[in-house]
Amino acid sequence: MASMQDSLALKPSNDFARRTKILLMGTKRSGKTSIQQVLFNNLPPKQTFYIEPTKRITKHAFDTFIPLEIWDCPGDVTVDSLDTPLSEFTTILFVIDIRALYQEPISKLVEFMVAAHQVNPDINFEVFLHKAEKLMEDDKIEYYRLIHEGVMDRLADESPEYEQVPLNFHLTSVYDHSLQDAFSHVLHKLVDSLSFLEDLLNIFCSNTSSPKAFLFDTTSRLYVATDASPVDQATHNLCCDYLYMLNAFGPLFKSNMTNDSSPPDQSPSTPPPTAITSPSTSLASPNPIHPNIGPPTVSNLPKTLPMTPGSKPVFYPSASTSLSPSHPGTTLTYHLVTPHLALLALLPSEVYEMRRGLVEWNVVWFREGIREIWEVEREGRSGKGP
Ligand SMILES: Nc1nc2c(ncn2[C@@H]2O[C@H](COP(=O)(O)OP(=O)(O)OP(=O)(O)O)[C@@H](O)[C@H]2O)c(=O)[nH]1
Repeated sequence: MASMQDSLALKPSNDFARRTKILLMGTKRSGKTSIQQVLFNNLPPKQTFYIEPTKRITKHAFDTFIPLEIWDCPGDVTVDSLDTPLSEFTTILFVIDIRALYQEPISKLVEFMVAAHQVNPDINFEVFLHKAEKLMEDDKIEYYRLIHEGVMDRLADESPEYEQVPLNFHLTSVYDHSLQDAFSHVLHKLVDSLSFLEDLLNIFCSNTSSPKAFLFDTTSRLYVATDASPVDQATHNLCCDYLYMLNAFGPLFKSNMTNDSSPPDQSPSTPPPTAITSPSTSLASPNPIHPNIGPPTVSNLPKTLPMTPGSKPVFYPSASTSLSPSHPGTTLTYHLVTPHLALLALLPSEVYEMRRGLVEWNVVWFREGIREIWEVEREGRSGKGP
């Protein structure tokens, strides 16, 4: 029977009572530990080459908008050797090396799907066809099709009812941002308040003329939510690269941040320039940019907000970079909204430069909304909620 140990690498850093459990499994050397380490432990992709084979199930805690617990399994784990009922897991993430012979992984995946479906028909099944960067575009599609068909045929052989089980396939690699994109989609299904986060992002986009905005987890570079416009791969890659760069150089600015002399509590006492009176009413009433409101000076804008009443104010840095200097131009902006989440948005450069105050006010209201939703999510998990 497989024994378990708590990972020392990532310790739970908050008091969330219930963690959402994800079973990370698949065949040997398919890349399970690499996925976990690259996403949640900042391991450079090239270093995954030196990862030792996993001998025992290892649990990794990670706090993003919700608290996760990722169980990294050895390649030979079976339904019987897993010392925990499958009903404990919200998601089973099955990793297949896309270049490997796929009969064995398909048999194993189907075995787990059938067993899991019997104890929890609502369990999410996600398949990562991993190491996809090794294949040419056409081959990727062909292998994807073969594996997908193979799984569906085997499920149909088991019972026609399994054909209806939702099963999501993603092409992934640690060497590009496809891994972050795929895992973000896995995460979206686990966040109960996703639609409220999306509403806040839609309102932000509408108020600031932003064509695209994401709420990113800064450490893992997973996006917790995005607005309603479609995700364009190039924009997603750009945001991931920008976050990577800010994470790499952020520590240089720590000394400036700690010496920041902003007044301690400058929570917004007036609504943002789009006549939104509270984050809750704003959910129902997106407003266009108000043409008559000029930008307030940046020094008047709130820079600090306490996370919880009575706690030390936290400094929320922001950054921006011009993507295309030519007129009309686009600017990519970054605003930290909680210690671990950041709003990344594309803005017309004109809006960012001429109406900076409007943008900043909308960030403040966005931040307030996120904080409230996060509190509700947290209370729900700790049993204090309704
Ligand atoms: N080309 C390529 N190689 C990868 C990728 N991800 C992981 N690898 C390599 O795959 C090998 C196995 O990775 P691991 O993360 O140890 O795989 P695992 O599934 O945890 O292995 P076991 O614990 O032994 O089952 C390593 O040499 C990694 O460098 C990827 O996206 N692309």
